[in-house]
Amino acid sequence: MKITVVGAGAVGATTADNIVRRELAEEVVLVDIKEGLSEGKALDMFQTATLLEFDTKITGSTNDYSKTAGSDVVVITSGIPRKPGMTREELIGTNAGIVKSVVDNALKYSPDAIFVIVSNPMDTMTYLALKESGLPKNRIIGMGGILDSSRFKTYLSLAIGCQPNDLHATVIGGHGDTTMIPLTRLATYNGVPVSQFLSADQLKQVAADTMVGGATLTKLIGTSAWYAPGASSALLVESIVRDQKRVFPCCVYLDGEYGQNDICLGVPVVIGRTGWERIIDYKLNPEEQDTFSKSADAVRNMNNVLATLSL
Ligand SMILES: NC(=O)c1ccc[n+]([C@@H]2O[C@H](COP(=O)([O-])OP(=O)(O)OC[C@H]3O[C@@H](n4cnc5c(N)ncnc54)[C@H](O)[C@@H]3O)[C@@H](O)[C@H]2O)c1
Ligand SMILES: O=C(O)C[C@H](O)C(=O)O
Repeated sequence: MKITVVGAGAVGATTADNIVRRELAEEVVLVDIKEGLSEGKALDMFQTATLLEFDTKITGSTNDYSKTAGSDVVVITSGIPRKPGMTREELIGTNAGIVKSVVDNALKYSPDAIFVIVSNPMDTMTYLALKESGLPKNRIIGMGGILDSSRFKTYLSLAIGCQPNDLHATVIGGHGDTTMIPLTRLATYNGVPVSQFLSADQLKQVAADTMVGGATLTKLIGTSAWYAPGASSALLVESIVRDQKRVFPCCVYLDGEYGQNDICLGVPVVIGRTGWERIIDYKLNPEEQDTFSKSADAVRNMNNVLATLSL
């Protein structure tokens, strides 16, 4: 198995680090446009092989995609992160061009790869990657919902006073401060609805904190987060390369599912060796379905911006 991670910045390097530690591939290639950055980070990581006892080989490449040839999975994290006070959507003008060129370059050398899109605004970048690559829809997966769900479980665990790992909770919809949808009704603590442990007001607060989870970290750190984003991306890659068939909320192309067409948006999907294999129908209630439609409207507006950019 060979995995390429494009973008050797905070998220890309952390994703690669998690991938090699878990030995998800024989070979990982880290790519960046900044001369020496990916080579340096790859070498630093490779020097942890004997310390952490992993076998995966990791190398870096400054924009030479021939080194990525034959990758089974390509993770795209290249692009600028937001600064405090910004939305993810404001990154579109810079990141759309970057994502487009990275998809073109990576596809040339890895025509059979599954593409994982992380760069923001992620839902629109996933849509762009799908349209630009012309690949079957199952091979383009946007990562956002896994991260948002991990934040949802973190805030729930803090409010309940329990282990996050005893919780099941999912965030669907867009990966934006106002477009994500923490599904409070379906969240459980070891199978018991969380509403038995938290009041309606507490649940509202948990949902609100989850939605601005990324913004909260950006304000604290001065740039956006990378530990949980990198771990989330690696978890998604793991389910692909190990054909685990795990169910994760991911941004995928909707063709009538959840009442939406011609859009990439977060829904629960089965992830395996061929990419996303099946969409799970959570049977949203009318209120949730209405929120999902509003989320789709906002993401569609961003997708429409793509046509106004000279890419
Ligand atoms: N989907 C998510 O859940 C999620 C989570 C965290 C961050 N992000 C997004 O991921 C992106 C990266 O964040 P970061 O914190 O790692 O930023 P960063 O600035 O640390 O790293 C980005 C890297 O991309 C590189 N790059 C720029 N253009 C490139 C190109 N054409 N080819 C190859 N590399 C290129 C830069 O040189 C830089 O090293 C941002 O857009 C951020 O918003 C998404
Ligand atoms: O918040 C951001 O801009 C980065 C990322 O999308 C996140 O949720 O951490």
